[in-house]
Amino acid sequence: MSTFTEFGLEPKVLQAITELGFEEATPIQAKSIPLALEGRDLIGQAQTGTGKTAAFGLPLINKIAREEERIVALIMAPTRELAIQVAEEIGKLSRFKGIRSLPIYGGQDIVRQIRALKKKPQIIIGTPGRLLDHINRKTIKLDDVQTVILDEADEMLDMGFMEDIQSILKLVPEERQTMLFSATMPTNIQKLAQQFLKNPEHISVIPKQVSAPLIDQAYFEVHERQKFDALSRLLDMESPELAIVFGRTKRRVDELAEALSKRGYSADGLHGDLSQNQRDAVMRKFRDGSIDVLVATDVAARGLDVSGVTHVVNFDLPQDPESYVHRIGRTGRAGKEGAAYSFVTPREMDHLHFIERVTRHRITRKPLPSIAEAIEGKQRITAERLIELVDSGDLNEYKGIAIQLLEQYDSVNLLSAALKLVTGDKNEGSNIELTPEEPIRVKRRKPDIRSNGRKPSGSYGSNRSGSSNGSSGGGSYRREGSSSSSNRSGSSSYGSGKGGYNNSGYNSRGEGTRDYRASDRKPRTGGSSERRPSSTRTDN
Ligand SMILES: Nc1ncnc2c1ncn2[C@@H]1O[C@H](COP(=O)(O)OP(=O)(O)OP(=O)(O)O)[C@@H](O)[C@H]1O
Ligand SMILES: [Mg+2]
Repeated sequence: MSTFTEFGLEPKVLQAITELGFEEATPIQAKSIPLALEGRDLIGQAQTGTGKTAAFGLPLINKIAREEERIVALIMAPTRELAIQVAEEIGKLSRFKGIRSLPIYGGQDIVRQIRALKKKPQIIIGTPGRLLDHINRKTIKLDDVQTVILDEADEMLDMGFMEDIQSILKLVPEERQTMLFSATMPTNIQKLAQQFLKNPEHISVIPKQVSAPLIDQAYFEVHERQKFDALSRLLDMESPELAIVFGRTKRRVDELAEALSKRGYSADGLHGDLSQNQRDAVMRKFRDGSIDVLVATDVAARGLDVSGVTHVVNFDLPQDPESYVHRIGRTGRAGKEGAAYSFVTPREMDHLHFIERVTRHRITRKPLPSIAEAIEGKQRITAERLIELVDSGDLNEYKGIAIQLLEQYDSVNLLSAALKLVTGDKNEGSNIELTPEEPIRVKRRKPDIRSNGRKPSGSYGSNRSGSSNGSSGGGSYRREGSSSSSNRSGSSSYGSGKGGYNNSGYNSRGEGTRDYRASDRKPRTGGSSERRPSSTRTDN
């Protein structure tokens, strides 16, 4: 276990770390920070939610001089929401040092961005498309950049950003430090690494045991037409604090968000066809808890860190195992537990097994909750809320009417009626029909989970770390009761926390992986898919 004081970071950087309540460095931080401070190029792989952002953010902030007036660092991320979030985290980490950072992403008024650029930010965090736009307008100049970081590097390649990234990196001086980070490092990342990294150190923090992250993974075998009721029952039974439900297409997300709202859940949808204002509004509502369920395409699969997400539901299975890992990684972050449930139609069982093989983790089958269990769950949760309210004692305004009612009616009847009212009536059978999605048919890649013939336990590349630090998933790295924004409640009673995956297999994406991605680009059933070839991309 390393404390942050061991790294020789400046006092102002340490102050920010303390303020955030980080007590110990996570394994990826412990390994990356010293090397990054030495100026080495890095390829960093560690599980979702284990602090990769600070792993690259802290050494970066440490090395930038406060009085610097040029853009000296560039961070690229695949989605707008992630660019915003990384900018916020960098902002928090550099608060006392006073470094200026700016997110630059598509969908936001470019004039406003140009104005913000005049304030001379030292770090730009951007999505590739909009960055290129600024470069072409000469509103962003990369001549002085000394550090480049690609967050979710593999996803950017998958989304077809290779050319954009190449064009951008060609404009950055060769004398620079370059770092790639992701929880998954398929082989195609090597092409990028060979081209743009100099003698990189590969850091891979992958636990030996499959039990690392505290995500309870399960699946439910359901027919397509049963999925919506199944989701309602799960939400009723488990009453997530916050949940993310992934759908395959934008249409699916729209329909599902609407259907959930109709049934009385507090839900909203996120996908790439919404305006940036809509996207921002949805994320804000989700982060502050004014909606409980975020329904999203894979645009929300990578990197998003929202505290209080106790559940992830794959309403539709993802196309590939990497996506599965990232989607479920929206929960079980920073030492907390989480539950990840997947709906699998009978024709998709093969695909599920494929995901299991590549992720090297068995996903437990669970029976669907019955209506009776769902109702019971709902009632139990209502009763718990009622008791909390009684304990809080803040009920004086209601006592007069309560006394009056009790004089006229039987107390059991009265309380039952109140419970019924509060529980709400989200009856199944109300007319909800979703356009069916076709089952995923995978064009197989080899279920080879080894890394280019390297030994299965090995991690990517030269593997400096090996698995020595397998302790990652267990502990909480953050001080309880700290001033940080995390940990909304922790009251849920889901999952035993035994879940986990060993993502060492992701190093091994065989050739031809793109094949079924390609089918994703041409939606079969009219629902438009999120991922597109770069020529038609609007999402950046
Ligand atoms: N040393 C630490 N102690 C406690 N909490 C930490 C520490 N480092 C980071 N965190 C917190 O852990 C959460 C997850 O961090 P982060 O988003 O960087 O994970 P990640 O590894 O990038 O995950 P993903 O692969 O999903 O992008 C954040 O809320 C972050 O503030
Ligand atoms: Mg991240």
